[in-house]
This record gives sequence, C-alpha cells and structure tokens, in this order.
Amino acid sequence: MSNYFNELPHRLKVQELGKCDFMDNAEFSNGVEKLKGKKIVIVGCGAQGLAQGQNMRDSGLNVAYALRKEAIETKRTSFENATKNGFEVGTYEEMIPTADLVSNLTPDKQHTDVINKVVPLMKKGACLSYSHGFNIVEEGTKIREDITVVMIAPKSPASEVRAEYLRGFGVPTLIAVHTENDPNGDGLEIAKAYCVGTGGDKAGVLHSSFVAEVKSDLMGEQTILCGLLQTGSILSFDKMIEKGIDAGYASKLVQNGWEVITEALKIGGITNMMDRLSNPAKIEAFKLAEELKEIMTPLFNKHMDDILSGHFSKTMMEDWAENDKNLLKWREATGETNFEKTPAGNVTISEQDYFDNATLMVAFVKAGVELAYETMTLSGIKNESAYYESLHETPLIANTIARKKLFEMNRVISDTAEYGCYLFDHACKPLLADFMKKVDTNLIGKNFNETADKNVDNFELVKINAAIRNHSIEKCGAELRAAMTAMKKVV
Ligand SMILES: NC(=O)C1=CN([C@@H]2O[C@H](COP(=O)(O)OP(=O)(O)OC[C@H]3O[C@@H](n4cnc5c(N)ncnc54)[C@H](OP(=O)(O)O)[C@@H]3O)[C@@H](O)[C@H]2O)C=CC1
Ligand SMILES: CC[C@](O)(C(C)=O)C(=O)O
Ligand SMILES: [Mg+2]
Ligand SMILES: [Mg+2]
Repeated sequence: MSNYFNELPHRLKVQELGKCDFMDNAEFSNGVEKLKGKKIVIVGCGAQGLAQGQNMRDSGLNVAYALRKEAIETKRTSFENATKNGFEVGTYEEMIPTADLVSNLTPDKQHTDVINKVVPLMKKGACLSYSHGFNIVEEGTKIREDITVVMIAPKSPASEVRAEYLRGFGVPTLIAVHTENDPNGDGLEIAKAYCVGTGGDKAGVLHSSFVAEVKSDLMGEQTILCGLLQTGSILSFDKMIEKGIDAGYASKLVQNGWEVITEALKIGGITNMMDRLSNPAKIEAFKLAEELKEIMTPLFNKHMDDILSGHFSKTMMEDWAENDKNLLKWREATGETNFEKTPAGNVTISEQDYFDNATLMVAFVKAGVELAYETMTLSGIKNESAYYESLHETPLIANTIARKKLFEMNRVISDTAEYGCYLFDHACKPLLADFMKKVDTNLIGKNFNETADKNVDNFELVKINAAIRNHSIEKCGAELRAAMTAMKKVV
C-alpha cells in the first residue's frame, strides 16, 4: 500500500485539498431517514465509538457493536462501555455479515488490521464509514469495489460529541464520500443521515474530501488544538512557580483558564476574546501574540509541510511498528510535569480574573489559532475547514483540560492526535525559551491592570482593533457562527 495523496496527480491533489462546501440546513431535511431501520454496527466502543453510538441511538437509529472476541471474553472497557449502556454486542462473525453500515471507530493504528478482518465479512453493497481518513489517505488502503466508503468526521473530542448533543447542539462535522467507492451513488445521502444522527448538522457540516479532512485534522490537532495548549499550560504554570505564585492557584488558573478564555472565543471569535481584556492588556496581548507568531511560524510551517508530504505519517507509522515507543515515553513524561502533578487549589477565581490574570494565555490562544488558520489556508485548505480545525475546536479541547488537565485531553483525543501533540510540544518549548525569560507575573498570575502602565495610545488602539477584526478568520467565523443558532453556553 502506498500513500494515496502522494500518488495523485498535482491537479487532483489541489482539487481534493480544496474540497469544502458548507452545507445548507435544507440539505438535511430528510433527517436520519436514509438509515432508519438499517443495521448499523460500530467496530470498537472507545471514545468516538460510544459517543457516536449513543447519539445515533437517541436519534432513533438501530446501533450495535462488533468487538474482538478477547474484548468480550475478558470484559474489557469496550465491552463494559457497550453493555452497561444497553447495546447489543457480538463478535465480528456474529455482527458484520448482516450489517448495512459498518462504522470503523478503532484507533487509526489498527485500521489496516481491522479492515482486513472486517471487510471480507461485509455483505455485498454494504457501507463502510470512518471518522478520520488516515487509513485511506496515508496508508492507501483499497476497499472492495461493491462497498460504499464514507467519512463522518466530528471536529471535536469524543466527550464533547456526546456533551454537545445532550445540550441540544452538536459539533461541526466534515462528511465525504471516497471517490473510488460510491457504487450506488448514494454515499452522500448515507453520510448526511449519519451526521444528523450524531447531531453534527446543528453545528455546521462541510461536504469535504478524505484528503482535506486528513490534512487539516492532523494540522489542527498537532498545533493549536493540543500541541500549543499543552506547551502553553506547562510554560505558564512553570513561570508562575518560578516567580513565587501559590502552586494551587497557578494550577487552577491554567487548568480552568483555557476553558473560560476560549468560551469567549467560541461565542464571539478572537475579537470578543480580546475585548474581554482592558485596553492596556489588549494592546499587550496583541504584541505578545505577534511575537509568538513570528517565533512559531517556522514550526507551524514544518508541521504542515510534513503532513502534506507524508513525512509525518511515515514517522508515526514507524513508531507504531516499534510498539508506540515514542508515544508511550512522551505520555509518561507528560504525566510527570509539575503542572500535571499539582492539584488545583481551593481558591476562588472569578470569570473576569481568568482574563485579567492570564494575559499570556490569551496571547497564546490568539497566536495559535491565527497561525494554524493562516498556515492551513496558505496551503490550499479552505477557510471554513481551517476555522473548524482551529478556532471552533479549541474550546472543545479546553473543556477536557478543565476536567483533568493534560491527562484528560490526551486520554480523550485519538492516539494519532496525542502523538502529534507531543511532537509539537517537544519542539515548541525550546523555541519559546528566550521569549519566556521576559515573561513576569504581570502577564501570568497577577492582574495586569494592577501592575502595568494604564496609559493607552488611542491611535495604536484603533490600529490594533482593526487588525484583530479584519483578520480573515474573523470574517469567516462570523458567517459560520451565524448558522450555529443552537449553540449553548458551557461556562
Ligand atoms: N478520539 C477522538 O476524539 C477522535 C477520534 N477520531 C477518530 O475516530 C477513530 C477512533 O478513535 P478513538 O475513539 O480515539 O479510538 P479509541 O482509542 O478510543 O478506541 C478504542 C476502541 O478500539 C478497539 N480496538 C483497539 N484495537 C483494536 C483492534 N486491533 N481491533 C479491533 N478493535 C480494536 C478497542 O477495543 P478493545 O477493547 O478490543 O481493545 C476500543 O473499543 C479514529 O479513526 C480517530 O482518528 C476522530 C475525531 C476525534
Ligand atoms: C483534536 C484531535 C482530534 O482530531 C479531534 C478530537 O478532533 C482527534 O484525533 O482526537
Ligand atoms: Mg479532529
Ligand atoms: Mg484527529
């Protein structure tokens, strides 16, 4: 098998990467009808498996699980997840031959093995779905011609796929049909019905391609979504400890800070997040973000280039072949950081304090979101896709950190995202060493407004406000958020 994207002629690479049509609500007027009464079998009951299965069942669909024999016999977590939630469970041999739709929700690393076992058992003309196109795009897996291959990729960690559905909203979703596997021409109808079943249609759906989903998903998770939130957490916490701020306070400020700060981002974009700061703090955060962007641009470019060339997937697959040597080493090291080991103190931090006492964290978010968006769009990924993979998803990841720090984030996201996150974090921390030397408690730990010069140059402020508001991500975001009429408050 070879990398599918790399084998495409340049013309098709550009076409596939740029595929992104924002779908109108009216296109979902048939709801889940196309899948009503069909047998949907999810392979794997982990993070996405359980969340998507619960949502689809609550949407009136018939969902069951196929698990490995050993998982059933030894009552592994996947078995417990499915049975305790009242789902029918069986082995591949028992469940797959009668399934109309088989949804592969096992970790990307396992896809080749799972596909080799599952596809021969699938009935003629059935449908196979994925939530991430790595197996098709990076590994070049070819699926039997009679099978329809679709993708329904929630732009969110699994915990939030369920939580947003229960709030009556959903998470933005990319749907796609693999061009080489649409024998009956109804792949898109199946993907749309699946997406309504998981609640994705309420938050916005992009009709995309396997290629565009994979390249944008990898870039978002490695840089702003997980990588920079991890780096920013560790650096912010360590700086406060170095400067004598109470450890319990510092731990709580960082752990909950991302969630509070990015809630403002989710509702009103970077403009609203920056407007939550006083004018002097906003000017400072703007300048810090500009500096951060300059320092991190080469790293963001490297991640994008490595993702596009296939270098990233090749090296990650080498780690798979070594039984996840790097992943496991990095996972352990993250668990040993002082931030991870220091419990949040029993202190009150008001919602506004999270902005006033964490100017640096606001600057990290602004820099990371804009840079991820800029790097993706400059590489041919469409604005809407880049927006979901940067601005919209950052709050959803921040919600996981608020629950149980980086451990929870890395537990909930896919192993692929976790691997890319560590890769970025290990390269980014040394890059920011000189920058961090200049940071003091006025930027992280104490109220900026009580420690800094309060004078504001009005000309400078007007220029800064215009630069924030006129960024392309703000224009794209305003349009996409206007369609998110059912969005709910989290904080
Ligand atoms: N995590 C997330 O939030 C997101 C994930 N995705 C994508 O969704 C897919 C699923 O990811 P995620 O939910 O994180 O996966 P998990 O790591 O949570 O999946 C674990 C499940 O896969 C099963 N499994 C593991 N290895 C095998 C194998 N060799 N054969 C069969 N079953 C196996 C496990 O069962 P067992 O008990 O048998 O080990 C378990 O049920 C991936 O493609 C990922 O990229 C997309 C968006 C977000
Ligand atoms: C952010 C990581 C992700 O792509 C996701 C939750 O969307 C993943 O692979 O887990
Ligand atoms: Mg993703
Ligand atoms: Mg991912």
